[in-house]
Amino acid sequence: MTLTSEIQENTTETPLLPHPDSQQTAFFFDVDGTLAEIRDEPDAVTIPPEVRQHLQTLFAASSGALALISGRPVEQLDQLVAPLILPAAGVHGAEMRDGAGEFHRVTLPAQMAKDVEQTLEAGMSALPGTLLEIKGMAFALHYRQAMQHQQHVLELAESVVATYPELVLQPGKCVIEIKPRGKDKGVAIYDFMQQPPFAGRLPVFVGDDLTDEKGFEVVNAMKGISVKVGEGSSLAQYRVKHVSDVHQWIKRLQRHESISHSSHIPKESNL
Ligand SMILES: O=P(O)(O)OC[C@H]1O[C@H](O[C@H]2O[C@H](CO)[C@@H](O)[C@H](O)[C@H]2O)[C@H](O)[C@@H](O)[C@@H]1O
Repeated sequence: MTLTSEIQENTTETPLLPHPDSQQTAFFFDVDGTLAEIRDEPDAVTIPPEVRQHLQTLFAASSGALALISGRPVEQLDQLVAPLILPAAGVHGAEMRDGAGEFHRVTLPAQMAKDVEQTLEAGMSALPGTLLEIKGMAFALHYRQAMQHQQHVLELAESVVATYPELVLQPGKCVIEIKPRGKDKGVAIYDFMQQPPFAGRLPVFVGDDLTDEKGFEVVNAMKGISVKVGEGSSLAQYRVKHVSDVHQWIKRLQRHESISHSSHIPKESNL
């Protein structure tokens, strides 16, 4: 396996993103690299308060049809958007808080999870500067601060998935993730689209990384709107350059909703 993307370019640079009607739209947002700037350390990431405020307005305007679709665990997502509690797919869809607030989680057999954890801890501790994130049923092997170990990290992850066919690799930005087979962001968005309040709406998904391509694929198949943030080949129909462009778009969307549907929007916010 190589880390180069084989995704076919499908995206045109589009300065003006569409302005869909929130009552007809299901909004899906990736987090790292889309709502939050990439940082050296996963723990250093934040979503600005005004963006959380705008998400709250859009969530209300869409009658709750707004979800986070992330590689992070749902618990971390809740901290990032606090005090909002949003529908969310975490760990690339291995966790899900659905539209009704019900929580679903894939688990690995306990012994297998322990064995994988021990193998990865031993392997990563031999690669100074790398960081192992343990998410229960998934693992993120970070090398952002130790680029010289990229190939070693990949080989370590490949050795684990070769032993456990229940697990697959998910490359990302300076990270190789190991996650349960059969779960990805496309499946997560598809599942949300089968249930209220998402069902019957036009899906919109904004993301920046390889893991988001599965989401773009599903959204494109549903004739929805897919938006890639940053450079790189993508299946997305639209492209913006920066996280700040996403923030501006959300601001425009919610401002329109505040004016058109002011009676539905909370007047006060705790953000
Ligand atoms: O699906 P996402 O919401 O984009 O989450 C993907 C992974 O994001 C985090 O790692 C990435 O962001 C870090 C902070 O900016 C950065 O330091 C790291 O290099 C990136 O890979 C997070 O730590 C992972 O758990 C997520 O799966």
